[in-house]
Amino acid sequence: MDTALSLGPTPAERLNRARADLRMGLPVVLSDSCLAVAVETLSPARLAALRKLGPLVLVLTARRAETLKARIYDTDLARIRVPRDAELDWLQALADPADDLAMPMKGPLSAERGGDATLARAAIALTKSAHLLPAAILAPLPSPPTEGLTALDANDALREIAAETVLAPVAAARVPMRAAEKGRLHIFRPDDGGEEHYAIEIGSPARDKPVLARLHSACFTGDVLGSLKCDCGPQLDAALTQMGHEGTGILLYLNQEGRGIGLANKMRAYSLQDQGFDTVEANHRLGFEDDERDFRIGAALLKKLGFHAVRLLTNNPAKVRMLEANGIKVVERVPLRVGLSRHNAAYLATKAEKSGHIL
Ligand SMILES: Nc1nc2c(ncn2[C@@H]2O[C@H](COP(=O)(O)OP(=O)(O)OP(=O)(O)O)[C@@H](O)[C@H]2O)c(=O)[nH]1
Ligand SMILES: [Zn+2]
Repeated sequence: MDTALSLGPTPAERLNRARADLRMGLPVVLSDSCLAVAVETLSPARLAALRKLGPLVLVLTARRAETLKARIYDTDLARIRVPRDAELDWLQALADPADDLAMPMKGPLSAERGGDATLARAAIALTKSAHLLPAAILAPLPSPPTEGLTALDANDALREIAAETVLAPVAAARVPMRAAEKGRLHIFRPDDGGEEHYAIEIGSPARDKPVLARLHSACFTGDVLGSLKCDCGPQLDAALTQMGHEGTGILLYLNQEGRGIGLANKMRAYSLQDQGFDTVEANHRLGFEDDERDFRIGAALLKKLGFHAVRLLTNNPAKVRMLEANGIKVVERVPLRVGLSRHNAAYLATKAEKSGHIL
C-alpha cells in the first residue's frame, strides 16, 4: 500500500475534523465545489469574507423552513438565497427560533429550486453531527482555494454520517454502586471520533439467556441535576436498583444527550418549551426531527458484549422495534414507570400522544 495514502485522513477522519472546524466557525470545503459554514458559529469577519466570494445560500432543514413559511423544494431541506445586504443577525434569527414569537417577520424568503441538493444536504448533516443548530451557509469556492481548510466529498460525508458506528472496547473496571455492589463499567470508543458510550454490567449475566437490559440515553439535567422536567434520573436509579435486586443486568449509558441533538440544543428546546411549545414542537422549530438518536448503537453494543436476547426496561416501543430490527430478540418489555412529577406530566403525556410511548 502507498504509505503517503495510508497516513492521510480517511473519510471518517475528515468528517471528524470537519465537525471540529464547524464548531470553531471555520468553513469546510465540500466536493471541491463550495464552502460550507455553520450559521451558529459564523463570525461577522468570516461572513464578510464569504460575501466577497459571490452569492451565498442559506440551507435550513424542511422542519425549520416550515415554521418560517419558506418554500421547500427538496423534501428534507430548503435553500434560501441570501440577499447581498443580509446581516449576520438576520441569518442567525432564521437559524435559531429563540425569538420567533417576539419577532415573527423575517421574510420574504426566496428559495432556490432545481439542481442537485447534495452539497446542501451534506452541510446540514454535518451541522447536526456537530451538535450545532442545523443551518449552514454555502459559498462559492475561492480561487485559488484557501489553504488549510478541511476538504471532504459531500457523498462520502453523507455516507459516513449514516454508516453504523463501529465501537471498540477501551477499558473496563469494577465499580461497586449503591444500587448494585457487583458492578463493572465498560467504556466503548467509536472509530469516527464521535462520543464514547458506556455499558454497566451488573453481576455476571449469562450470555445464552435473555438479560435484563436498559438502553439509557444521557440526560445531564435528569441524571446529574435531578431535574424534574423529565423522568430520566428516576428511570436510571430504578433500572440499576432492579438489576441489583435480580443480581444481573446490563445498562447501556448512551451519550445521545437530548435525543441526539446535544445539550446546548436541548436547552434551546427547553427554552422554547417555556414559550409554550411541547417537546416535539420544540425540536421541529429548531429544525430537528423528534428523535435524532441512532438506536443501532445499542444493539451493536449488546452484541459486542455477547448478548442476543433481552428483557428490555422501557416505555418506548420504538426501542423494542429497533433492537429487533438489529438482531436483538426482545423477549419481554419491562415497564419503567417512575418519577412522575407536576413538572413532567405534560412532557410524558406528549411522548405518549406523539411518540407512541406507553404511559
Ligand atoms: N430534545 C429533547 N430531548 C429531551 C427532552 N427531555 C428529555 N430529553 C432527552 O431524551 C432522552 C431520554 O429519552 P426518553 O424519550 O425520555 O425516553 P426513552 O429513553 O426514549 O424511552 P424510555 O426507555 O421509556 O425511557 C435523553 O437523551 C434526554 O436528554 C426534551 O424536551 N427535548
Ligand atoms: Zn431527561
